Amino acid sequence: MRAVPADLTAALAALATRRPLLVASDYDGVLSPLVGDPSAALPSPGIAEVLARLAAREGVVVALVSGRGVADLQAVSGFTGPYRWVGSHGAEFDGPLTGALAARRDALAQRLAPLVATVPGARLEVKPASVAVHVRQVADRPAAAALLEQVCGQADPSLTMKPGKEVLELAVTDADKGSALRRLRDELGVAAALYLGDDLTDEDAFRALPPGDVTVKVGEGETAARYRVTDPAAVVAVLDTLAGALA
Ligand SMILES: O=P(O)(O)OC[C@H]1O[C@H](O[C@H]2O[C@H](CO)[C@@H](O)[C@H](O)[C@H]2O)[C@H](O)[C@@H](O)[C@@H]1O
Repeated sequence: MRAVPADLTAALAALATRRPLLVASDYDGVLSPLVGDPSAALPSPGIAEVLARLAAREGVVVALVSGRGVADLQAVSGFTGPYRWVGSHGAEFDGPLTGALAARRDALAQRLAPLVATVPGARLEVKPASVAVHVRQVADRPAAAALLEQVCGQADPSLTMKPGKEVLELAVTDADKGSALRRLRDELGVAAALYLGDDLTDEDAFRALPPGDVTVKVGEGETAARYRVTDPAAVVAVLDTLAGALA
């Protein structure tokens, strides 16, 4: 298993003394390595086990906070623990959204589908509260950039744009992971929280958490997180270190 940086190990040890404790994480790029096909994004080896160990500790709540819809996250991860599920970048709590926003989302998907179909490798994903345009598998990189620019140009101002890794999402709600983390913290009345994320949408969560919490950026790029690890393989070690400290 990877070594965890010394400063982060110390922060995790301090976190382990606090209860109730929220252990929250993004999924893609953190608990699962990024892959070309979103439906093939399996958890890293050892992740399911360490999440289960953490959730079994007295006073610890594990939350999965993803840009995916909750149903999609549950299906792709295969996780079945007693977790809190937050999907659609904070728009869905524990279950699917009601149908109120679906008509807007479907109209948007219908409008974007012909445009996305003109770029080989591009993929349109219709999600509970958004439509995502994926370009990871577009070999012609200038065409990928041009497509995302055109999608931006077509978006009306009431939509929330969520750029991510090789993806641009247009959301029909303004929820974000920061508001989701604040809501979880309040509902659970936690003393402290850990949050791990890798993408731009995770920055909202990093910024929302108070200084005593532990925020961990996975991978490169500017961040508001206080700690950093290199990749999803290192995340297993971080969670294992916390589980060890809690034991
Ligand atoms: O908030 P997350 O749990 O990180 O979800 C963010 C998006 O993840 C998925 O897309 C990303 O992962 C794919 C699989 O590794 C990859 O192909 C894609 O390029 C990445 O952007 C998911 O498909 C999106 O719906 C999520 O919003």
